Amino acid sequence: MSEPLLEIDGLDIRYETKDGEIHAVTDASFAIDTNEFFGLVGESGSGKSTIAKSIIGGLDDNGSVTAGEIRFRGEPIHSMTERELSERIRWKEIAYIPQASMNSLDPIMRLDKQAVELAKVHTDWSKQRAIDRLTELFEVVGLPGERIYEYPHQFSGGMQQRAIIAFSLFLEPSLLIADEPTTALDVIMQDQILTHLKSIQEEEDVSIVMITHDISVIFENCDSMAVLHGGQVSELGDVTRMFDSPSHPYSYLLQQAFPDIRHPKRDLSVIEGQPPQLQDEVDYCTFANRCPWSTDECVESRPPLQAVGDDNQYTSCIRYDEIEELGHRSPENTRSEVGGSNHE
Ligand SMILES: Nc1ncnc2c1ncn2[C@@H]1O[C@H](COP(=O)(O)OP(=O)(O)OP(=O)(O)O)[C@@H](O)[C@H]1O
Repeated sequence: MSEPLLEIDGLDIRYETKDGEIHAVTDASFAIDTNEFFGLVGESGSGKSTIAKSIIGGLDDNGSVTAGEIRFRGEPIHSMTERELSERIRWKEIAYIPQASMNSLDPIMRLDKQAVELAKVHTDWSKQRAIDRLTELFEVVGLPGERIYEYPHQFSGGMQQRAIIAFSLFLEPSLLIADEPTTALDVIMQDQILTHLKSIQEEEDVSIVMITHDISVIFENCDSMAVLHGGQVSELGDVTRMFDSPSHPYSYLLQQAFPDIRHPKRDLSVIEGQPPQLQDEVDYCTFANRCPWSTDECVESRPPLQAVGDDNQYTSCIRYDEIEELGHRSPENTRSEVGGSNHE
């Protein structure tokens, strides 16, 4: 098998705060292959943006990688200097579109001029080449090429988001990380952006990591996915496999909360409880408190991410081989059968 494009390996990330340390990410591992459409899903505060920022060396000043490695084409990049990252990796190899990126274009400069400036700083391209590249990218994201001669304020929100995606691809990166790229947009615009991301992956030969709290967006668009809960990877692998047979209670319950055309009469479940505070060492399963099937063993140590069979699916649930059976029983009955889950 060829080497993955990006590998996150046993990653721990902490934030220093005046009230102590926040263990935002604990022992996270996943890999992204060349030309893959990868989804990173989890609820608010699960650590998605923290991981994304760490990949491009953009953690907030109080955050740091305290263990593990981030490798790009096999080379560790988490320990690169700011200069190395900005000269070799950021935008040229890995482009990151943060949440709320709507204001990231210069409002008082025409887009063609912004492209020429970008090319001047980062490449030896001619002015014409920069203009041609932006025109080509506008067409890939579904904007008429001639609109590159306009100002950002002449664009609607959805068009601005597409222009931002076009700019992020300008320097021909191999990996694009899009953090909640459609959250601020209406449903029709969301759908158009997602369709364009798919064609970008094919036409620009780029891998995409899409970050979202909406698992249905991942099921509909991605090849592989990682589910995050409380800074831990709960489940990882092929999207179809995880849709058909989730092997972690969190992804099982998320999947149950997603309307499925195959089971139109199924009740949609709600995941109860709050995510953990993450102030102390995370040496337990962060889903145990909310899990209908957790046992005392789930809070005694941190569950390892382990392979499910020989397929491309990994879970951090120690009861993974019982999930399907447990899911068919009532959570309340199950809880008393296995010894309770009140690890408050
Ligand atoms: N600069 C910071 N200082 C302290 N804690 C932080 C900081 N940034 C994030 N956190 C905490 O780290 C954890 C992970 O946050 P993160 O923003 O990565 O989650 P997320 O899954 O991207 O959430 P959202 O979808 O709301 O953006 C949360 O507990 C959050 O409060």
